[in-house]
Formats: sequence, C-alpha cells, structure tokens
Amino acid sequence: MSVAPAVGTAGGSLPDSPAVWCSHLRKRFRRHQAVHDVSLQVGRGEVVGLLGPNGAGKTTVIKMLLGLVTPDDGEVLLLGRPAGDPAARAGVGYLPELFRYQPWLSAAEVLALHVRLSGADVSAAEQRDRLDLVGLGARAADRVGGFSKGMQQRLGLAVALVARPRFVVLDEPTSALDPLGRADVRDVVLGLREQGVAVMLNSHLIGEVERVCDRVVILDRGRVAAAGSMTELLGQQQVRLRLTGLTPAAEQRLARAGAVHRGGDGPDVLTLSVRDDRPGQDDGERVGRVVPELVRDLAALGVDVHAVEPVRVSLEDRLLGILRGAADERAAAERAAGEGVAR
Ligand SMILES: Nc1ncnc2c1ncn2[C@@H]1O[C@H](COP(=O)(O)OP(=O)(O)OP(=O)(O)O)[C@@H](O)[C@H]1O
Repeated sequence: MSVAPAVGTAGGSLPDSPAVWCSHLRKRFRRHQAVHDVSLQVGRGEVVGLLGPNGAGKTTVIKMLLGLVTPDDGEVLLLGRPAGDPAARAGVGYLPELFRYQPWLSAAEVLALHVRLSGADVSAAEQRDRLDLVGLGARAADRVGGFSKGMQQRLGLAVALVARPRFVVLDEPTSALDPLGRADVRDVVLGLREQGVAVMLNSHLIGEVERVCDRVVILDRGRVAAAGSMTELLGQQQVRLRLTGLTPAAEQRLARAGAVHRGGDGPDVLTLSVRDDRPGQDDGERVGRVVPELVRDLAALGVDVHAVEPVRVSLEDRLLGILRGAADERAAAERAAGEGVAR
C-alpha cells in the first residue's frame, strides 16, 4: 500500500506537497499494457527528466499525471490535489509532444487566448515578456500558420509558461529546435528552477537532460527501470591514473583504494573504481577524500604520479546499460521458461 505525501492546508496553496506524486499507476489500451506500475514524484523546484525508449509509456504517464488520461489503477496528487481538480490544473504549464495552434491567429493572439482559457490575470506586458523569453518577440504579430516547426515549438513553450505555473511539464520541448533553440530552452528550465518552479522534462536528447535535471526516472516497457539523482545513477566514480615505479607495496595500497582495471590506454595507465565504505558519502565526496590520500601514499612509496583525471560515465552510457541489461534479463527469462516447457 502507498502512503500519499503530506499536503498543506485545504484550499490553500499547498506548499508542502510535491509538485506531483503518483503511486502504482497502470494503464492498458485494448490488449496493450502501456503502463504496468509507475511510482514517482517531482519535488517543488526540482527538475526531473523522464527518459526511455519509444513506446516506454512516458507520454501516457505524463497524461495520467495531468489528469488527461484516466489510470486503470494507482493514485496521483498534482500540486497536492487530485489530478483532475481545476485548481491543480491551473498551476500547471504543459507543452505537449504533439500540438497545433490555430494557423489564422498571431503568436500574441494564441498567447492571449490561452491566458483567457487559464483564467489567470496576466498583463499584456507580461505576455510580451514570455514571447521575448522564447525568442519570438519580433514575430508577435505574425500568423502562426507561417511559423516553422521550431517557431511553433517556441510558441508552445511560451503558452506553457504564460500563466505563471508552479509545475511545468515539457514533453519533447526541443525536438524541432536548432542547437541555439535547445540552449535557450535549457536556460528557461534553469531559470524556472531558480524561481522554485518544478519541471518534468521528457526528452530523447540525453545530453540535455544530463545538463539540467536534478533527478532522472528511466521508463522501460511501462515500468520504472531506474530512478535517482545524477550522482546515484552515474554510480561509482572512477579515476584514471598514470603511474610509473609501482612496487608490490604500492599495488597493495592501490587495491585498498578500490578496484583496479588495466589495459587499453598504455602500460602505465590504470583505472581505479574508488571504494569507500564509510556511510553517508556521495560519489563526489568519496573521490574528493580517497584520491588525495592515495596520491600522497603512492608518492611516499616511491611511485611517480604523472596524471590523475576523473572518468565520468555519461548518462547515455548508463541509460543504454540499463536498457540492454533489462533486455538481456528478459531474454534469459524467456529461454529459461522455454527450457522448462521442453523438459
Ligand atoms: N490512445 C492510445 N491508444 C492506444 N494505444 C496507445 C495510446 N496512447 C499510447 N498508446 C500505446 O502505449 C504505449 C506507450 O506510448 P507512449 O506514447 O506513452 O510512449 P512514449 O514513451 O511517450 O514513446 P515516444 O518516446 O515514442 O513518444 C505505446 O505502445 C503506444 O502505442
């Protein structure tokens, strides 16, 4: 059984609740189980990335979080209220993956229409600021029908942000954007976090997610395959060392610092997966303490330390590792089941 997080005062602004919280969500479309069992949360002011292969269920989960698709099972609290509650929805800005605006309206008119629909009190000057923020200030009076895909996506971002949301959901916000546009979106997301606005970002551009997200949730076939902060997900920290004059005593000292891997980068180069069993350490702290002590001790043992550099596992590598690992496990389970039937 799940326990819903504490919420603030009824009818008030509910400051204590996460921006969104869900537990054991399930959704089936006809014979296809799109979402099996998804629990996650996004804290206030937190930027969370939702990653996973095509068809993993990301958009379906987002729509269930926002009350746009009804789950078959599970619970959702959006800004501390049930997902369909108009007061909760009023606090959300949503850029859907697929959208089209009325081609006969200008960018400024689209924005004004969405302000009216939201019921928020947003001045004309503030609406113009939003268009400036997404780089469309000079095109405010132009009809949307003549906009490129990237310009439409920028307008979608302005619409998502115009009613001063407390939780912003961006489903593939940069799929049509050039590198400059992607950098703009990154700045917008970081600006939102600074203002305490929570963001959920679904993107296949993993480098982008790695740069802006505090935490990541990886979906695979409708289930959470992994979740955690970047440090938790990117796992054990490694350092590459170039050393000469290694003695048996120095080898022993190295082994006490962690697992040593050789090969690939030359005879003097080794990679150390740093170990520190003391509790309460994150990876940065671990490397920050273990490596200087190790270098001091190696020098005292007569070793020449030529280079020490951190090895960073990319989120892309980690994601591929998780997805391939899950595929291998499924294949092994299917083989085992097949052998069971044959016996
Ligand atoms: N309205 C629907 N009717 C039937 N099947 C649906 C519907 N919406 C989603 N699905 C199915 O649910 C599964 C998950 O789809 P979803 O769009 O949530 O995936 P996704 O992770 O967002 O994928 P992508 O990265 O390709 O956008 C897919 O198999 C899809 O075909």
